[in-house]
Parts: sequence; C-alpha cells; structure tokens
Amino acid sequence: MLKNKDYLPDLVSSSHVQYDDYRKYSVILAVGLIGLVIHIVFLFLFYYLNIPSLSLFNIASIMLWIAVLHENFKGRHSNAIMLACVEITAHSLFAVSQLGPVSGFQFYLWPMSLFATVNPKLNKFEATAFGFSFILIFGLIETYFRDVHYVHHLEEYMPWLYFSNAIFAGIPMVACIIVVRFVNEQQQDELREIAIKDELTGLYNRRYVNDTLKNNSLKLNHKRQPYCMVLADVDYFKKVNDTLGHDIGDEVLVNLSAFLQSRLRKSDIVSRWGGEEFLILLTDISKHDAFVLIDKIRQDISEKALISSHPDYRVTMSFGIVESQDQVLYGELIKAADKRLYEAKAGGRNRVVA
Ligand SMILES: Nc1nc2c(ncn2[C@@H]2O[C@H](COP(=O)(O)OP(=O)(O)OP(=O)(O)O)[C@@H](O)[C@H]2O)c(=O)[nH]1
Repeated sequence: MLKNKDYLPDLVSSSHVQYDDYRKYSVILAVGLIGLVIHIVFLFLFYYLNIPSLSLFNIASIMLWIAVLHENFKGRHSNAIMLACVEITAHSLFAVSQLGPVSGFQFYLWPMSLFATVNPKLNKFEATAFGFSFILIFGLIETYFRDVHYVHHLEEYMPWLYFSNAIFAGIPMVACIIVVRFVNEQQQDELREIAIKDELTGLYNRRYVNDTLKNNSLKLNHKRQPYCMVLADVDYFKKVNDTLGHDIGDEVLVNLSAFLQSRLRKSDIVSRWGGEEFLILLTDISKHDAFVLIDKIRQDISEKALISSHPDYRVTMSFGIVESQDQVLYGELIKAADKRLYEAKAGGRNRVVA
C-alpha cells in the first residue's frame, strides 16, 4: 500500500505555499484597505479645501486602490503590488507638485523603495535599481518643487499635514522591517529544527548531541550533578526489516522513540544515535536509579505492541549505562556506554548492563 511519503510532493498545493500566499494576501489586503480609506478621507478634505485638481486625483486614486484590492482578491498579488506602487508614486508626485514639499507627501516614496528592495520576485539587480528609483524620484521632487507653495485658507495646518504624512509613511517602513525580521527568524528556527532533529522519529540527531552535550557534560560535571548516559539498541532489528518490510521497521523506530520520550522527564534527552541505536542522557540521577528506570522501560518495551498490523509481534532492546565522573570526557563516556551495550548484546540481549 502506498503511503503519503511515497508520492512526489505537490509543491504548488503544499501547505507552505498556501501559507505564504495567504500571508501575502493579508498584507496587501491591509495596505489596500488603508490606502482606500485614506484616499476617501483626502477626497473630502480636498473637496472641502476647494482644490479641484487634487479632489479629482483622489477619485482616480480610489479607483486604483479598488483595482489593487480586486487583483489581490483574484490572487494576482504581483499586479496588486505594481498598481499600489504606481498609485503611491503618482500621488506623491502630483500632491507635491500642487502643494509643495511642505505637504510631506514625498515621504511615501521611502516605504516604496523598501518594499521594492525586499520584493523576492525581483532579482538583486532589479530590486536595487527599482528601490533606488524611488529615492531618486524623492530627491528630484524635493528639489524641483522646492518653491511650490499652494495658498489656501487652511495653510496653518500644513505643518500638521507634513507631520502626519511623515508618520504615516514611516509606519509601513518599520512594519516592513519587522515582517522581514519575523520571517527571517522563523526560517532560522525551521532550519535549526531541520539541522538538529531526526526526520523519521523527530528525536534529536547525533549532530545535536555531539555539538551541545560535549560542552554541557563539562558543566554538569563541574556542578557535581550525577548524570547517566544510556546507549540503547533494538535487538535483531534486521529481522524486522527482512520479515515484515522496511516500512514496518520505520514504524517500530517511530513508536519506540515516542515510547522512550513518554517514559522520561523533560530534562532528559533522547536522541537517535544512528540506525536502530538511541542515546539517552538522564540528568540528575544516580547509576542505581538509572538502572532501575531503564530496566523497567526495557521490560515494558518487551511486552508492548509496537506494530499496528502485527499486534502480537514483540521487539526487545539492549541497554548500556555509564555514570558521569569528574573529568571524564564526553567521548570516553560514549565509548564506555558502547562497551556495556556490547556486553548486554553478548550476554543474550533484552538486558541492561550498568
Ligand atoms: N526500517 C529501518 N531500518 C533501519 C533504519 N536504519 C537502520 N536500519 C536497519 O537496521 C538494521 C540493523 O541491523 P544490525 O546492525 O545487523 O543489527 P540487528 O539486526 O539489530 O542485530 P543486533 O543489534 O546485533 O541485535 C539494518 O538492517 C539496517 O538496514 C531505518 O531508519 N529504518
């Protein structure tokens, strides 16, 4: 019978892509709605100020923001972003040409340059050129329209308009950097998880144990807390694979991992050392207590049904335990645990040697 993992992954409909799409949809939806509301407000404001050119321009802007929302709704996010860029650039240009740089509408070009730069659809060269073009337009309109000054009866409020435009243009910049940082941290966490976990069982892998516990073992020794290292190996696992198949062998490993984890404390570390071998670190415990605990686990495993399709099939494990001692190096402990595991195997398997 084919399992899910036997099929080639469908990249287009994988949950990751859907999640990314949803995130893009939501961000553009939020920007589109804010753009729409702001332009409706400005339409009334300019109508009230009796500036017909800007009122008309706002009507055009409102239509463009509706188009942005429509393209976004249809899943054409790239079109939606381009339309938003066109609207914001044209609007900044036009508003500054009418009211002068004292209106502060030129500030909206800065978040545009940031959005263009982080847009993953553009290659690095395009992103740099596109991002810088907004800065260039900013510099040009600041210089070119420097002397424009529109005289109207609400002129005293111009500093407030300048101030609020500077703030509103700054918010998306900060938000954009925070989103980039959030995505970056999330990806780093995902990569770290992939690097330190075993794919089949979800346990820590050998790299994690080697990299982190090497240092920790010294720390634990220094604090003189006893801890025990346990090497565990499934007995005659080759037979499981050969008689029942590799998939059933995998099922045994997954169920054994879950069982081992369920029987140990959160502070203990269970890792997949390789193939059908596990390395367990029991913290804050004496060798005697570790022996009693592991022997009980060994017995429970030998009585537990681990294969759903073969409930009568039983699997056993052998264990080798060593206790930490002052100045004993991590590598030496592993060697000692391996030696005891070998003794348990040689002694007939399904046993614990400490
Ligand atoms: N299904 C499955 N099998 C694995 C995996 N990793 C290693 N194995 C198998 O584990 C088996 C280990 O066999 P051996 O080293 O001969 O050990 P054993 O049969 O358990 O015998 P003893 O350890 O001496 O009791 C091999 O057949 C490997 O192919 C895995 O991820 N999944």
